[in-house]
Order: sequence, then C-alpha cells, then structure tokens
Amino acid sequence: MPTTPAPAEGTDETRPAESRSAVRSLLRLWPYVRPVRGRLAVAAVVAVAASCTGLVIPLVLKWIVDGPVADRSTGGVWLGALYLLLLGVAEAVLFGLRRWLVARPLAGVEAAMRADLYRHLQRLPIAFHDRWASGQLLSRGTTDLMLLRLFLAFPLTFLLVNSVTILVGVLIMLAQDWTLGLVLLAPAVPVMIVCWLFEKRYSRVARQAQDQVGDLTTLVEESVLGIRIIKGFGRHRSQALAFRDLSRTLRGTELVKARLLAGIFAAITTLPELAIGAALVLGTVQVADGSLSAGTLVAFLSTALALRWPVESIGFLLAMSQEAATATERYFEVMDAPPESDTAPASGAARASGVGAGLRFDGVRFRYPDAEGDSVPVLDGIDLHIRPGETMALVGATGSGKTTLTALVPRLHEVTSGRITLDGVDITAMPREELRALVAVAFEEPTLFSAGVGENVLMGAPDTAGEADLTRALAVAQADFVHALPDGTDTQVGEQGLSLSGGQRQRLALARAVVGSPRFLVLDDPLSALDVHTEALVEAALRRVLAGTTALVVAHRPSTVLLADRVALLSGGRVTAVGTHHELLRTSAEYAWLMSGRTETTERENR
Ligand SMILES: Nc1ncnc2c1ncn2[C@@H]1O[C@H](COP(=O)(O)OP(=O)(O)OP(=O)(O)O)[C@@H](O)[C@H]1O
Repeated sequence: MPTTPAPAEGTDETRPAESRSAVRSLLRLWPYVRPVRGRLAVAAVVAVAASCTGLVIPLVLKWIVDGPVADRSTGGVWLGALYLLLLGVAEAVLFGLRRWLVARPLAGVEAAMRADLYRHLQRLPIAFHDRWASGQLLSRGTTDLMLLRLFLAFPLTFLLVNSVTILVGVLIMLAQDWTLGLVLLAPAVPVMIVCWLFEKRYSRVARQAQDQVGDLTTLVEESVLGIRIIKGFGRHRSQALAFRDLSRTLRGTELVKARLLAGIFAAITTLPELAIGAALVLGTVQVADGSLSAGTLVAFLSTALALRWPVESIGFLLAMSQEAATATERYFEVMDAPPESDTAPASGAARASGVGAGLRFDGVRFRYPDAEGDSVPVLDGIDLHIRPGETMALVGATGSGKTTLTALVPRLHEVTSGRITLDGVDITAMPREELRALVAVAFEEPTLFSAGVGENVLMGAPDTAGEADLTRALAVAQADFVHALPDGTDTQVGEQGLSLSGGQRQRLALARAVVGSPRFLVLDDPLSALDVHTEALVEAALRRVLAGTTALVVAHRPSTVLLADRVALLSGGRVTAVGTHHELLRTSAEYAWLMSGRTETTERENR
C-alpha cells in the first residue's frame, strides 16, 4: 500500500536543473503583491522621504558651522540644534509610518500565498504526493513564505530607497565639491562587480540551504510520526546520527553563506571607507589652502557618513532578495504542478454504450507514473464486473496490485488504458467530486485526523448528515466503544488517532466509509486488525445495512472473503478466476494455496 511517508531526501523534481534569474523569479509574486501595491508604493515614498530627510541634516550642519559658529552667535546655534532635532524626529516618525503601512498588507500576502499553496496541495494528484517529501512541502509553506514576507517588507523597498538616497546624496556631494565627489564615487564600479559576483554564487548556496531545510524537516517529521518504531527498535541513536549528519550539512551550507556575506560586507565597507579617508585628506588640504570652507567639508563628510548605511546594507539586502527569489522558485515548483483535472465537462457524464449496471472494469491497464517505461504494468488487462448490490472480494498474493486496483475506482490514480464504469457511466466522464460522493473508501491503514470521533466519521457523509447517521454508522462498524469514551463522540482522537487501538481506528474508518450510505463501497482489507468475532459481527451488520451497495473488498483472510457474494483472484496483473469462495477453492490451486492453513479453522469459527 502506498501509505509510507515520502522519501527523506528531496527528489530531483525539487531541485531545478537551472535556476532562472532572481528578478524573473520575483516577478512571479506580482499577482499576490498587486492588491497591496498602493500601500507598498506609499510606504516606499514615505521611506524615501524619511531617508532624504536624513540627508538634510548635513546641510543644516554646514549652515551652523559656516554661519552661527563662525559668527559666534549662540542664538543661531540653538536654532540650528532645534532644526536638527525636528529633522531627526521627522525621520523617525516617517520610518515608523512606513512600518505601519506595510505590516498588515504583507501579513495578508503571506496568508493568501499560504492558503493558495494549501488549496493546491489538496488538489494535486496522489502521484505528486508519492514523489514529494512531506518536509519539502512543509518548508515551502513555512520558511519560504516567511522569507518572501521579509523580502517584501525590507529589500523590495530598501533597495529602491537606498538607491534614491545614494543618488541624492551623491548629487549633494558633487554640488558641494565635485572633485571630492568624484573621489567618493571611485569605488562604485568595483562594488558593483563584487555585488554581481556575489549574487551569482549566493543564489546557488541559498537554494542548497533551503532544500536542506526541507530534508531536515522531513527527517524530523518522520521521526516524530515513527517514534514508536524508533523507540521499539532502539533506533534513537542512529536516527540522531542521521539528524546530526543532515544538520551538519546544513550548517556547512550556512557557513558558506556566511563566508560569502562576510566577503561582500568586507568589500562594500572597505572600499567606500578608503574613499572617505582619501576625501577627508584632500578636503582638509583644501580647507588649509582656503579653497574650501570648513562648513562645506563638514557637510560633505557628514553626507558621506550618512550614506554609509545605505551602501553597506546593500550586501544583506541582496542576500535577502536572493533567498526570496529561491523561495519563490520553490513555491512555484509546487504551484506549477498540474492539479487533478476533470477530463469531461461537469455535465458530460456520458453513459458508455453496451455496459451494464454495477461496477465494471474493462481492459484496465495501469502502470505507476514514476515506473520505468519498459517495466511490466502492475495491472494488465483487468476485466471484472461487480453486479449491482453484489459484494466482490478481491484476493491475491501480496504485491499483486489489489490496493492499486481499489485506488483506481475513486480516481486516486488514473488508469493507463481501459475503462472503469459505475452503473454504465465512465468514471472519467463524471466530475471527481460527484464520483467521490458515489464511492466511499476505507483503507487497511486507517487515517484519522486531530478532531472529534464524530467529526472523523461524518467526514464520509454529506453536510446534512446528523446524529442518527453517525449512530447507525458506528453500529454497523461495531464501533460502540465510542460511547464509552470520556466525551463520547466528541472525544478528541489526537494526531492521527494514535490514542486509539488499531482495531478501534479501523472500525472508525469503516464507519466513515458507510456513514453516507454510498452506492459503491471500496474497502482495502478494512477488517484486518479485528478479531474474527468482531469481524463476523461487522460483516453481518454490513450485509444488512448495505444490501443495496455494490462493494469491492480486498481480503486476505477467509473470514473476510466469506463476507462476499463472489471472489475475484488477482494474479500477474490480471483477474484469473472469479467465482464463489467454495468454487475457487475447488478450481484454483493458487486461490486454495492463498487461503490454505486458515480456511477450515476460520470457517468452523464462523459457523
Ligand atoms: N506509489 C507507487 N509507485 C510505484 N509503485 C508502486 C506504488 N505503490 C505500489 N507500487 C507497486 O505496485 C505493486 C502493487 O502494489 P499494491 O500495494 O497494489 O499491492 P497489494 O496487492 O495491495 O499488496 P498487499 O497485499 O501487500 O497490500 C507493488 O509491486 C508495489 O511495489
């Protein structure tokens, strides 16, 4: 049964062969940013205003030095101080306003993207979930979306704000003294080259780190879900080692990121500092010559120092943008995966000609999508007719494809070729929702959700179902133990229902399958965890209540087979024999062998 957790390592599909440019990746965020573009634009203007307000401070300093200080006017100095205070307060208020403007809309963008991702994951085919590690999906819905929100809050605005600030600052400095201005501009080209080199390398490592976070999440998730096995087999040490290896790898990648960041910080801070030093020496000489006023030099250097932060922050703004571009790529890798689609229009449930009522398989062939092209199909030419109201047991050796066959009926997988019809209607011709309302399923591994017992069972019924349906379904599935639970049907079953026994969970899953009184029922060995007495009671109740239901039941034990009107034997990808249990025991050696050992005892017990 394909119920094993997804592989711990991210698959090839989760690693793009070639990454697109950061800008192209980030542009894909536009549909989500569009609704809040007004707020973001206003916030950017406010931030530019705040930043440019800071650049006026050096000009006031120049006025103070060349004016009131030179004239020894105490009143002028106080007035200058008041201007500086007001400018400082204005800058702080404007930056605060920017944060207020973006906080709520960006939380909304993150929530909308997360909701879309979740909705899309629900609509993706089982084949997708078989291929993708759950931790990879989880990390895309958490860490990656957080990185995107941070990008929209900071780098997106501040790469623009800082560019404008640097431009205005450079113009102010050139206007003060163009030779000193050119000295300060000298490092611009090398800084740009360093940024370009950095971006290329950082994008590769950022992708690696984010994928490794996904792998680590998968490992943690598997360890938590499989904690009973890990403890039972004393595997905690090897599991801890596996965790340590992965986290070491991640640590190594993070260190590479840190080294790259350190490199760009060193370049981005050292080169402008050298230029400021050179400008200071040159300016001081000019002041000594009398060709430059002291106030102009103060204003020039204050402006240069005010530009230090906008220049230095470019390094980590680029790093955050690169991580956001990677997060966007990872997000859209999932969103671009095609969801299950209805091949026919909603009203196009065409009746296939020449086929009768009931559940019918005609020449059904199936190969798993990720199987090798030349491998033998799991199912190869299945022809089987289950008449209306009939219960057919499906028997076969382990691995013969029973689970696969049952999964084809509610279209959890698509047939490779051939046709399945329900009361003469091709299942591909009806909308999936309609199909899944007609067909109820229960699997050997019963999955329950963190909710009340009643809610778990009623998931199988239309919204109109009530207490009476619940009670009836619990009675059919012999799940009356529910009434003895502390809160009855409201008792919370905990994550995956692990607070209940395997047999209790199976009976709840069976109740969920029958609560909606489905026309078609597909049960994949749903009674395997029950003792034979309880199984017999369930079977008797099922026969009574579901007399009109057409059912396909995978069976391993003779006691389950006896529930059925007829039995189909699956062997070598085909149905090789169909008949009653006793007929097949006589005519099919394989069937007799499969049932051997337990037949007589169980039959005696059932009598
Ligand atoms: N998701 C999958 N991708 C590829 N192959 C799969 C997948 N799930 C099952 N298979 C393969 O398909 C074959 C049939 O598996 P299936 O689970 O249908 O057998 P089964 O008859 O139900 O076995 P069992 O009685 O042990 O439950 C097996 O060889 C299995 O390895």
